[in-house]
Amino acid sequence: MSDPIIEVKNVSKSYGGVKANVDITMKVERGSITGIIGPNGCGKTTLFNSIVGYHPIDNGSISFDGDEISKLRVGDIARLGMLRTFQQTRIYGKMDCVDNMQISVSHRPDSKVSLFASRKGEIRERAEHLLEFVGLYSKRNLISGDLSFGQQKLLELAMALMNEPKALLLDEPTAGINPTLINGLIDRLRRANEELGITLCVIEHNMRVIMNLASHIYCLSNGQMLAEGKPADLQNDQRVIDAYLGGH
Ligand SMILES: Nc1ncnc2c1ncn2[C@@H]1O[C@H](COP(=O)(O)OP(=O)(O)OP(=O)(O)O)[C@@H](O)[C@H]1O
Repeated sequence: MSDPIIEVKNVSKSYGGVKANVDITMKVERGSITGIIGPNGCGKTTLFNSIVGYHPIDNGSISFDGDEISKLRVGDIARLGMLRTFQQTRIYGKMDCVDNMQISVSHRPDSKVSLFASRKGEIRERAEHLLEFVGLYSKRNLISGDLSFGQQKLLELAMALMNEPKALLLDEPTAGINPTLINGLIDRLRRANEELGITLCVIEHNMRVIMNLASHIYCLSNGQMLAEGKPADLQNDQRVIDAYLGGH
């Protein structure tokens, strides 16, 4: 039975004359890993930005966990339990990993972390536990700017997990990471989904990654929804193949 945690209905967004998203409708099932693919400039990041409240949309509605959120701002949506990561990591390069983790704690009312916010030891303990979860425990006291790009992406994932999101939107999590670390990252994303119960929505250019990771995939092209379905369906969809060939 369908139980969407994110529902996007007829959303459009233009930047001046550029129609970045046109009448987009999609949903992300609770507990799923859902993929978004499409050629460069087709509107994937714009869609993420609309969902997390980074900018107002022109038309349509977006709901998260039953609440209409299309008029809320980033902070309000984060407090409801939806977070995103970026193509370029946003860590504090001059601070060590544990400190990055500790300052990323938000104040969601129902968060176990914020409940104990006054107890620094518990936050530190959780930070170290999550650094272990992403495989960075041995690097916990290193300055984060000295980590490799792939390790910084793992740190960013761990920072997002500090806030116990219900849903996490990841913008090209494997871009710029070497193949060995990509496998580690995929494994961590799967575990975050299965063990921590976090719904994931992933923009990804690496077809091998997204076809393995996602149970359902949406494909955008020229700002419009071109196709959706199971990975195997999309892999054989001539419209998707043509969009990629035409887009590169
Ligand atoms: N802030 C902005 N101002 C003006 N135009 C923008 C802005 N952001 C995106 N665009 C335009 O909107 C369209 C969609 O861009 P978007 O970044 O959403 O695509 P994308 O699918 O995420 O691309 P990529 O795969 O390269 O990251 C593009 O034509 C882009 O140039």
